[in-house]
Amino acid sequence: MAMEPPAKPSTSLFEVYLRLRPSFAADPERFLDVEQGEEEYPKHITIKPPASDHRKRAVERFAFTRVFEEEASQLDLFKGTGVLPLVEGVLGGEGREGRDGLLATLGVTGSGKSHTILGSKTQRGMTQLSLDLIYQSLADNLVHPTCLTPVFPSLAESDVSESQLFPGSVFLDSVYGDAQSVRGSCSRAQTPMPDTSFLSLPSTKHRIPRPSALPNSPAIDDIHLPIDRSCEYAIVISMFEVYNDRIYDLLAGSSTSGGLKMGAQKRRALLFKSTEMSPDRKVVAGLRKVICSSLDEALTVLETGLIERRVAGTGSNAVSSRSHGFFCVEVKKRNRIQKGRWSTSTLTVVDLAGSERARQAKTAGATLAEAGKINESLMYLGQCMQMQSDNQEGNKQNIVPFRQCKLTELLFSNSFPSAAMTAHHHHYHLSHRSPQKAIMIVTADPVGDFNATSQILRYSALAREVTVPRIPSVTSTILAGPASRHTGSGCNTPSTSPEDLEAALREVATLSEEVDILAIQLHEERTRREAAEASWLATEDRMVALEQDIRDECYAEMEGQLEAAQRRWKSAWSEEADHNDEHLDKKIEILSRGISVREDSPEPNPEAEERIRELEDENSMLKRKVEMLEREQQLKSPVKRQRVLKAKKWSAENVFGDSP
Ligand SMILES: Nc1ncnc2c1ncn2[C@@H]1O[C@H](COP(=O)(O)OP(=O)(O)OP(=O)(O)O)[C@@H](O)[C@H]1O
Repeated sequence: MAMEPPAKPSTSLFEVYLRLRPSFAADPERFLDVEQGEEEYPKHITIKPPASDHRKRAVERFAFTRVFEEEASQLDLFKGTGVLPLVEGVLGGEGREGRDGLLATLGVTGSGKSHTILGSKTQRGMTQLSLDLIYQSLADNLVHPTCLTPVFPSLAESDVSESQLFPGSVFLDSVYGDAQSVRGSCSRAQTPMPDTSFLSLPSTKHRIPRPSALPNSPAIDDIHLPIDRSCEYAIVISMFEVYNDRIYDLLAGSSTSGGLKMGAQKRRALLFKSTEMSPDRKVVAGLRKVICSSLDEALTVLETGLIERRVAGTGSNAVSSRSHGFFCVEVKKRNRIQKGRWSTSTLTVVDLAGSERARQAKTAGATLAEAGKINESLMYLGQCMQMQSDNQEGNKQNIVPFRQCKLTELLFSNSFPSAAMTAHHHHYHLSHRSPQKAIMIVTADPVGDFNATSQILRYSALAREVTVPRIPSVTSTILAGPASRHTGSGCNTPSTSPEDLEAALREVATLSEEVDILAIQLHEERTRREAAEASWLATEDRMVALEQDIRDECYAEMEGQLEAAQRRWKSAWSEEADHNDEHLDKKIEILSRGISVREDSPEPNPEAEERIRELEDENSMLKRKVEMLEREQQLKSPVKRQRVLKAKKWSAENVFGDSP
């Protein structure tokens, strides 16, 4: 089929397309008009503030790669937005390396992002159509599910992102249980026995999405892309979301494990980093990836991730699209005969969070932090895109500041040429990867929220012009004055020449234009300030949470240390007590041993006995002396004698220990 090549801007991060959403309101006030130029399809739009807004009068004009009006179908978008060359690049034609591709949608909530990228109940979106196109084009060159077992180890080895790889049938059996497993038209792959822990995947109670119940319109049977016939291909799918600037796997099945119902905090955030196998490029490390052998399998995996995203969103705040969703299709190919190493190129489809949530969510805590994060990441995205349009307008080539947040890093870190080093069996060699090709579809509701829509258009458009419409009531009427005088009306101001008046009016018109432009700039600055404030509040919230975490951690650590010290002290104390007991025991033992020795063997001591006898003799001699003296005393004075007798008796008792 003949492909219509879309117009390409010179150097850009994105080709930017605009899609307008049909309105079903009875009498809507429209603020956006499409300019019908000479070209094959429209590229310019103008927006006018609603009549009720008296502050702003300027008309803004925006340029896009192409504008799709309300009646454009999903197929028109698919064929007209450059998705086909994007997918063709990813598949890599005869003898060519594949090239990474990125397709993203951006717009105010309700403007039709999800409708465009993921479709509706009756219509397929760009994602399903791209998948269909990939499987249809690869057909027999795709590794058949029955041949997956021998191929599995080499596929796992080709992955540089520390991921866990699962064959599709194994993944779906684990998530939905054996009985429900999707088979569709494909025969069941023999379950390979790779060295992975897929058996540990949590099993869920969700009903498996039936590919047969999903829409299959529009059909694209007539489109086939060229592929490298000498190669065999395998498709590996992964999905993740960026929520509050953190990356979460959407195929990890955590929504059913109970954690998500209480909020998204329980999920494990993944890192965007360079790995051992990918030292030069950052990748989302540790994702679950699924080898999908058929379109049905791929669609079922996609639905599984979308359910997870919905459940996570609902769990945290009862609304969808609070995260930026990433759907990655890795196309792996290698020579059919020589086999060798698989090369990989990736198609990434991104459904960005709705932008005006941040303005509406004027609540506190988690919601505010979340709104601040959405706002902040979209603001950084806006800065990157603004830089692209400045660069394109011939200004100095500025460096795009994409490292400011996860979203822009994920979107743009592959957008610039690099002489990349790739690892192969620990030998590194230079490979010149082409920068990714990227398409942004901006969706807008021409009768929706003027402020939110104009803000998105301002930073996403490839070019922008501001004009101020002449005000007929003042400018043209007066300017028409001198002309009408020439035609003979005869009316003139006597003191002012017509040239002066004309110059003055022109001056007034220029000044009023400048005022209008300044008003717009002021409005933009105000919006930026609001975004910065929201992000500041969100950061403050995070700091408080972080501080609390650190306090808790310190407290827990201190308690632990205290307990450990107490335990150490107690054990030292009881050791000391044991030691003392032991020492005492030993002393007592020695003592009692001494006593028993004394008791057992009383040795006769003749010297001591002799001395005792001498002392006893001396004692009785002294007693006699005392009695004699007493008698003498009694004869001298009876009173005195009495007193002396008493005193003698007392001292004799004390000296000899017994009474006379
Ligand atoms: N081009 C279209 N044709 C018909 N219906 C559309 C179109 N675009 C959007 N709609 C309808 O408008 C509604 C909102 O669209 P959608 O859910 O795609 O918005 P969104 O931008 O993804 O919003 P959110 O950010 O909340 O996810 C849906 O009911 C969708 O079917």
